[in-house]
Amino acid sequence: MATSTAHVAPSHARDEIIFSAGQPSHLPERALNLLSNWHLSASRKAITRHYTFTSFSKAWKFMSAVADECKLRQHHPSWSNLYNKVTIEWTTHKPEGLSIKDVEMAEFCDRCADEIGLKV
Ligand SMILES: C[C@H](O)[C@H](O)[C@H]1CNC2=NC(N)=NC(=O)C2=N1
Repeated sequence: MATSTAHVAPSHARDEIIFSAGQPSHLPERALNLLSNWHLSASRKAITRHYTFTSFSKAWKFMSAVADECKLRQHHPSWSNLYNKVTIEWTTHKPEGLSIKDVEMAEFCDRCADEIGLKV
């Protein structure tokens, strides 16, 4: 029928991630896997997660491990810490959007948090 294309989601569908230019083809699937723990920001260009540890010491250990990886990867989060809680946001500024580096860093954060141990 004439309106059949209306059923096809436009590339700016509300719930779609906006990726940085020139990303590998497997990135969307890998990024979607993160969305059980991470939230897509309102801009749809960033992912955010809150971690709650059992102490400030563990939160700081986590941030220190992530900071070392940031230095290696030359990729940096927007983040905040309050006592035992850490909030992290990953996005890429140039080219703007979510990139493989954001996804790799988010996966790294999840592995670190698992090793350190989150509050249950
Ligand atoms: C030159 C240097 O690699 C760039 O400025 C990096 C630094 N860290 C960065 N971090 C993040 N999250 N996004 C970027 O686009 C970015 N750019």
